[in-house]
Order: sequence, then C-alpha cells, then structure tokens
Amino acid sequence: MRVPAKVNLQLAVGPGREDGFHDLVNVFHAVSLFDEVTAKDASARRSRPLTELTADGDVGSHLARVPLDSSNLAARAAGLLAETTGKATPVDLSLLKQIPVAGGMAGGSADAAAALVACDRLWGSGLAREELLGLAARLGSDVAFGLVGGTAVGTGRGEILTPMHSPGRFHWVFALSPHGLSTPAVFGEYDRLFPRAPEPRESPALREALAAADTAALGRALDNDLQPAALSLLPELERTLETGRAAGAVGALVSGSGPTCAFLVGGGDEPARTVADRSAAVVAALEAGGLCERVVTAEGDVPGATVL
Ligand SMILES: C[C@](O)(CO)[C@H](O)COP(=O)(O)OP(=O)(O)OC[C@H]1O[C@@H](n2ccc(N)nc2=O)[C@H](O)[C@@H]1O
Ligand SMILES: Nc1ncnc2c1ncn2[C@@H]1O[C@H](COP(=O)(O)OP(=O)(O)OP(=O)(O)O)[C@@H](O)[C@H]1O
Repeated sequence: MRVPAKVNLQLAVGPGREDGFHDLVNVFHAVSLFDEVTAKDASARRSRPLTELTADGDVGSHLARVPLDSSNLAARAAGLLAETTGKATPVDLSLLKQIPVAGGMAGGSADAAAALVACDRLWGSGLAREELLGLAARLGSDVAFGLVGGTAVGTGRGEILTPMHSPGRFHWVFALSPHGLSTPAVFGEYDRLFPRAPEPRESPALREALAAADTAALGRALDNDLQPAALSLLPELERTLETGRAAGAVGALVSGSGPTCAFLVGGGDEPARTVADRSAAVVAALEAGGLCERVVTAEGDVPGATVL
C-alpha cells in the first residue's frame, strides 16, 4: 500500500473538550510524500505476536523515532482489525518511510490507514469502507483521512470527513526539522496560550480559493491555529517560515502540530516555469539557511491509501 502525508490548509481549534480532545475545522490536503506499507503472511510463525515490524526509508534521523513494537500505529491498526473481525493470522509489516516522523504530517496515521487496508485484504475480512473508516477514527483523529486522501474538511476531532472541491494542482516545499513535536504537547501549549478559544469556523476564503484553483488566494487563506503553540515550543521555526517567505513562497505555515514547515510555491494556474523557479529559490534558501534537516518538494492533492 502507498499512503500520502497531509498538510493542513486550515486548522481552526476550539476550546478543550471534556474528553481531552478539541473540536476542529481541519482542512486536510494529501501531498505526494508517501509511506509504503507491506503486509506479508507469517502464518508459519504460528505463535504471538500478531505483528512483527521493520522500518526503513529516506527520513534521516527521523527513522530512529519509529517504534517497532506493538505501540506502532500500523501494529495497533492490525490489532484492532483482528479484534474486530476475529479473522487474523500472524503478519510481517514493513514500513518504507518518506513522511517525517512526529512532523505534523500524519505519518503514523498514514501507516495505520495503510495497515488496515493491507491486513483487511490479507485476512480476507472484507470490511466495507464505512467499517474501515470507523476503525480508522478509533485509532486516531488523522487516520481516516489517510484512507480518503484528496482535500477534505474534518470536523468533530477531525475524523468526520467531507470531501472539498479542489480541482487545482498545487506545488509545495517542506522543511523537515531535526526535532519532533508531540501532538498532545502542542495542543496543551495552545490551551495555555488561548484559554478562551472560540468555536472553530470554516474559512469561506479558503473554500473559494480551492474551488477556483487560485494559488495566490490559497496562499493568503492558509491558516493554522496551532502555529503559535508550535512556535512557542520551537521558536526557531519562525526563522524557517521567514526564510521561505523572503525567497518568494506564496504562502507559509507550520503543518498541523509541527514542526515541519510547509511552503506553497505555485499552482496549475501559473506558468510551469514560474512555479519551477519559485520552488528552486525556496528550496535553495532553506538549504542555505541551515535551519532544517532536509527540504523536500511535493504536489497535492493526491489520492489516499492505494494498492500498489
Ligand atoms: C494536529 C493534527 O495532526 C491536525 O491534523 C491532528 O489534530 C492530530 O491528530 P492525531 O495525531 O491523529 O491525534 P490523536 O492520536 O487523535 O490524538 C493525540 C492527542 O492530540 C490531542 N488532540 C488531537 C486531536 C484533537 N482534535 N484534539 C486534541 O486535543 C489530544 O491531546 C490527543 O490525546
Ligand atoms: N508508523 C509510525 N510511524 C511514525 N511514528 C509512529 C508510528 N507509529 C507510532 N509512532 C509514534 O508516533 C509519534 C508521532 O508520529 P507521527 O509521525 O504520526 O507524528 P505526526 O506526523 O506529528 O502526527 P500528526 O500529524 O497526526 O499529529 C512518533 O513520535 C512515534 O513515536
């Protein structure tokens, strides 16, 4: 299975709920930075554990942060499916990672989405899409989007998804931080900074920009309520954002809970040469700035988990 990363085009965060979560208006956009998840039958093993994991990939120091035990979200996904259907045999899960780890791009959630589909096929459980989406939502707020992909607005804690009309093709540059940020810690910092947050509201300007495939308007509409919290925990991110903006990015923001920074560098409504030049300028400035571990480019939107 191949499964994409996400960037949040809008992340409006309401006040903390009694269950520890926050109501969101979360506009997800899937980008062409992919993890690959393979599930192989290991019935010969016969004994527990249900899953054994390996992880490899092109994510530098981030790879060391991927747990290889039952806490891995892909293993948890396999476990939840097994528990739900009662149909399971031991499985070897291998992860090939391109999505930054603890980077605010939903890498673990993507792997969980892919593992659900891969194990459903391997075990012949044949769950309906709605049932898989239900299991995904139980695993984490971002997991269902890994199944769906494209551009979609998530409400509730982010798991209730409605597709958004986005006919355009957008080009992005991502600055990967050497650090990770814990999602609960960033929400906690948000509560400290904004103890009386208003109810989250969708941005009409963003919806219009997406529908019109208007890159400049999309750049202006990008908005992440968690950005001040991520900057408060990692102040150096402000310089990363400023470096990309100064090099010509059309829009810049922290992706989700961070610390990956996302730069919109063009869209299909602009000449390809303009986009390529702008992208190259932003990549060069970020690399020369020495602020991030790696710089990668990607396009969006792309489909969710896909069988290779
Ligand atoms: C920041 C985002 O990535 C934006 O897409 C998501 O909201 C986070 O999604 P996720 O990583 O799948 O998060 P979950 O595994 O569901 O929750 C992890 C923790 O993040 C916080 N959390 C998450 C989602 C949400 N709507 N409100 C929250 O307060 C809670 O402390 C929760 O215990
Ligand atoms: N398959 C996985 N890949 C990466 N990290 C995983 C995985 N399973 C569990 N983890 C753990 O989850 C933590 C968060 O990883 P992840 O890459 O999903 O963060 P994230 O992209 O910031 O998440 P989100 O954007 O959904 O908030 C990591 O620090 C790691 O310990």
